[in-house]
Amino acid sequence: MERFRWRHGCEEIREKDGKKDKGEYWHWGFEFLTLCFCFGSGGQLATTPAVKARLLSAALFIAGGSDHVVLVAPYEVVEPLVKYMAPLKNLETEYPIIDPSFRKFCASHGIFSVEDFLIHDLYMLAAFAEQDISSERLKEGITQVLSIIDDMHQPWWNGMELLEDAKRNKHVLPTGIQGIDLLLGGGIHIGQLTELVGPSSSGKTQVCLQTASNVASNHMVLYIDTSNSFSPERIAYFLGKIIDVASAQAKNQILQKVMSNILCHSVFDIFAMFDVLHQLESHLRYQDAGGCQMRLLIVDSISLLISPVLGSSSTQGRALMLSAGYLLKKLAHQHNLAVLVINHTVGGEGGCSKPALGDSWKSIPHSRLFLSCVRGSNDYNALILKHPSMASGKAARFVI
Ligand SMILES: Nc1ncnc2c1ncn2[C@@H]1O[C@H](COP(=O)(O)OP(=O)(O)OP(=O)(O)O)[C@@H](O)[C@H]1O
Repeated sequence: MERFRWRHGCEEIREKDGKKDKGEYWHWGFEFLTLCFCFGSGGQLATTPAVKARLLSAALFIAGGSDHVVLVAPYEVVEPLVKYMAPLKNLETEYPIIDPSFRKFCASHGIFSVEDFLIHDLYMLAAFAEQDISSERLKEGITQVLSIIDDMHQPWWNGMELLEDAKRNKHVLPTGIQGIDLLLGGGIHIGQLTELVGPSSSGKTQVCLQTASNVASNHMVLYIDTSNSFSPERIAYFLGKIIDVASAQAKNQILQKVMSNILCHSVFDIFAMFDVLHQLESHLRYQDAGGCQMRLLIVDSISLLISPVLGSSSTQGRALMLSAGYLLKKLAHQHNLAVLVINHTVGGEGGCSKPALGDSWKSIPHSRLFLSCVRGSNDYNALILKHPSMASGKAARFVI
């Protein structure tokens, strides 16, 4: 088998083996894949040169030392596969319980990788472990592998659990913009992804800034700024409109608190955004339950990051786009964040503008609001394009 192949996406694999279509891509991959690496989109797109060099040398090292192909692909696309297909041996450094004697026990039952675990009868395995003299350690090992598998999945929740979670955690966050809050029944939903879409100067960024200033009085906010549009002065201005205290000192204290609750990250490509989101994920996992909680994540704008990777043969760009959407929704749901993203518009049929990023992205946001500037006035219009509990077509005017 070929030692090392450079892959740019499904097309090349299909070209090589005409029988395999896109749907069979990963299935085929399971037969030989050893490891997958993050390389941006087919190695053409940005990740830092130092990271690329490290990954490439690691890939060559592994390819040279085995009879397997190493596939180089965007990490976000293949992350679950990396862990599922990991030979148990590879997990020992991180999880010492998966030691040689545990692996020997697994091997005696035909289990060599995490993937093997998934297809094995675990009750039988646990029963065999019970009979072993080191049964406690073996059972601990089984539990460890199961928890690795669990970490890779959204947990399965039944309807009752979802309802409880919604009642306890998934409230709305007021944007502080009266028209929008009334339209949305109080504000944007925690645990969901809300998209603001609209042409240039339709008020998207201003809505984000005002929402950030409103939410940051009580919660932490992360603002991912992709076009240098974050403006602390504007936040201070919006805050000034709602602070209802007389003394300048008290005003200043509120301003300081709000400003320090807003973290702004400038990112200019989708990989930098993935970095920030992964950092956020680990931060949220260990965030102090008693402290000021992160509740709002803004991406202004998501389309500026995704559009450049959606080329004409957009297999990988599309995969990155869907991974970004999946990650944002996962963060929203698991950590009770309201996620607010901006999308721009493109020309649609009959000269009407429509949301950019196409049909694949369309299903990602829970709610979509179309913003527009009302001609001849300082007012703006918000129209519901999509909402989980409201009819689309409802609209409201608002001022900034
Ligand atoms: N610093 C500011 N001070 C006063 N008004 C502003 C300021 N920034 C923007 N505006 C007003 O808000 C309007 C909407 O701007 P905004 O940046 O929210 O548009 P947008 O929909 O995000 O546009 P784009 O897609 O081009 O970024 C602008 O037309 C302008 O009138």
